Amino acid sequence: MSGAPPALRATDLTLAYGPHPALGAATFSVARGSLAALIGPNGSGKSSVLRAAAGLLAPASGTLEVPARARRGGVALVLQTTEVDAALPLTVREAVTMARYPHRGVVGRMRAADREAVATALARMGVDDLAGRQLHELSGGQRQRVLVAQGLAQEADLLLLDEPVTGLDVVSRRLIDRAVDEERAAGRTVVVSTHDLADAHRADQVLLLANRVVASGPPAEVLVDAPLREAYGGRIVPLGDELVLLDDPHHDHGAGHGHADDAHDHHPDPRPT
Ligand SMILES: Nc1ncnc2c1ncn2[C@@H]1O[C@H](COP(=O)(O)OP(=O)(O)OP(=O)(O)O)[C@@H](O)[C@H]1O
Repeated sequence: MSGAPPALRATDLTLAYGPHPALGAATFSVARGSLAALIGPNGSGKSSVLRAAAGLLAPASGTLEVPARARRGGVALVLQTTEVDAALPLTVREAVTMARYPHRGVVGRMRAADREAVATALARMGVDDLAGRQLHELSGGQRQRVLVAQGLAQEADLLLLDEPVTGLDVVSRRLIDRAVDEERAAGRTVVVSTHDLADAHRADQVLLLANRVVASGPPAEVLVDAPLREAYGGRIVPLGDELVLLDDPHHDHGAGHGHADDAHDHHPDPRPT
């Protein structure tokens, strides 16, 4: 890499919610223009790192430098659908148009570039035909694609996606995976949290979390037996030439602890939802 500063640089970063710790003394960086994956069991701090990167959670101690935050439209955070109020009286187009506020201001007029960014994002996520629908009229997979479209429409230098494909049908997953690849190819930095080893393998860099950084580096170095066992407390099993996590991405979400008997394969229903 050149001497350009990283997209994210954490130094002795501690994150907490009042007395509840989320991440302890983490030091890591994410190179600009790369795809980084955050992986770790439920409650390991993935969402907290993304919230901190977006400026929604202040460090309890240490520092987190995010140069993109100083730029217009610099950081886009795509939340999990479960965290977004689907009852908001918004159409799909209105929701995606909100992503242009950093560029034009809340009261500024939509310019051609804004309309173009919204239309392109809707089309990339295959939700252009749903533009006039209310959010609450959508299926889970459609709603998740709308949220990703919102992130794309912001044209941010740093795109943060919180479990964008968890529990999704194959078509939605492929659309989102393709968009992530395109963003990286366009020179943007993308940070994705995931429960899926295969997703993490596609990244340039993996941060393996367990309320601290257990390991950080290329997937081939991080996604191996010893660090995975350390992060998941031995709750992984070798299956053929794969290591399968016994952490269930579809159930027990956010409870901070999973159950080994929740384990099942990670292939959702192939029909679009
Ligand atoms: N709003 C909150 N108030 C208090 N504690 C919280 C809050 N949000 C998260 N936590 C706690 O912070 C820790 C890290 O949570 P975080 O949501 O970052 O984990 P995660 O790795 O994203 O989990 P998951 O895979 O379940 O989404 C957990 O112990 C969690 O219970």
